[in-house]
Amino acid sequence: MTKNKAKTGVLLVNLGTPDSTATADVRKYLREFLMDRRVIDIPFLSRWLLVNLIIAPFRAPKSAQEYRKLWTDRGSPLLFHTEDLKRKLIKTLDPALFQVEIAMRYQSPGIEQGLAALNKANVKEIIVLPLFPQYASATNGSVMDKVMEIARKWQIIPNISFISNFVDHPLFLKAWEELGNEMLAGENYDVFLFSYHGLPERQIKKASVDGYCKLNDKCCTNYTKKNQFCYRAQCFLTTRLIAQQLGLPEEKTITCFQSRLGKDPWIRPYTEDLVKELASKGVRKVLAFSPAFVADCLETTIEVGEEYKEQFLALGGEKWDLVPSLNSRDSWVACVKELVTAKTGQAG
Ligand SMILES: C=CC1=C(C)c2cc3[nH]c(cc4nc(cc5[nH]c(cc1n2)c(C)c5CCC(=O)O)C(CCC(=O)O)=C4C)c(C)c3C=C
Ligand SMILES: [Fe+2]
Ligand SMILES: [Fe+2]
Repeated sequence: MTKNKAKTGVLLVNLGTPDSTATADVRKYLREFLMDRRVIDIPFLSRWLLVNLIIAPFRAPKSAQEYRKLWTDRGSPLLFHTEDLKRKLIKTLDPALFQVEIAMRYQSPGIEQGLAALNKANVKEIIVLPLFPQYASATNGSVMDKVMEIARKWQIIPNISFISNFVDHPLFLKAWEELGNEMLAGENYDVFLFSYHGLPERQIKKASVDGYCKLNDKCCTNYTKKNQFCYRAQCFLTTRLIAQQLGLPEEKTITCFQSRLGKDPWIRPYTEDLVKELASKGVRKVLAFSPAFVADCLETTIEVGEEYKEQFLALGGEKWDLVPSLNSRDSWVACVKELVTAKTGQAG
């Protein structure tokens, strides 16, 4: 066997971001994203009408303005942090054994492109790591679906394996511990708010084994074999594990969900409600964590770091700090390396 044939292909996939902050590019991105049947899980015609006639035209100009606040000289943070992660990961792996590519589920670089590069290199297997710590059909499930849709057209399909989620991986928790401790040094906070991306309640119910999930605190705050793929349960688990790792008092730690889209009920409690509730209860200093995201993006930097902060301060709060994402810090690179090498059995 040649060295090339023995290589393992690694595909790191994040959500995606517009090509630029032009309204037309944001509209194109929103259309592709929201036309995914795992994201807006309603019949095709209803989804098409909703996305193309309502959400994309009305939301694109507003979202484009938000993206302009987020954009940097290097473009979208979500994309350049993923590129940095790839570059640093490659440095830790044996180039004779691994080829690493990145892809975005929506827009560019696409999953087709990443898989084509691995296919061309004739890799013996492909390990796909969706960069979402908690499993949801709308994110990790969608990445898996797309990879299989592409690979099923190939003549030779190598072994393909997926990392479904990694909320309880010791190195993921260690990376958050390191990051959290940097923020906590010399600071005092009244509340530690863990804000996760929301999901429609309908999608949680659809993923509930034997109708187990009742969307209350009793079921989702217990992590069992039955609800091991419940996004809401995985979010509560993430909060518990990071809080334990950092020694945060349980009574000061809150889990909540942001970024609701549309009128359907999404998983609760909503972050926007908590911002008001905390201010009205006299809470003054909040440290916000966003551990559903591994790279800074619109949902963290702008929504949590700016919009909720402004609201909290306007309601009498004194301090609102956001813990940045893992981005490409060394402890996170070490976690990704471990996730990948454990799957293949190849030593790094
Ligand atoms: C943490 C993982 C994510 C889940 C779960 C998720 C579900 C989900 N999202 C939408 C709608 C939108 N999300 C948007 C941005 C966005 N979402 C995630 C991650 C998850 N989404 C990220 C990382 C980002 C930021 C991307 C970036 O470029 O920085 C947006 C676009 C932004 C906006 O217009 O506000 C929308 C819309 C739905 C409907 C959904 C589940 C059903
Ligand atoms: Fe989203
Ligand atoms: Fe539940």
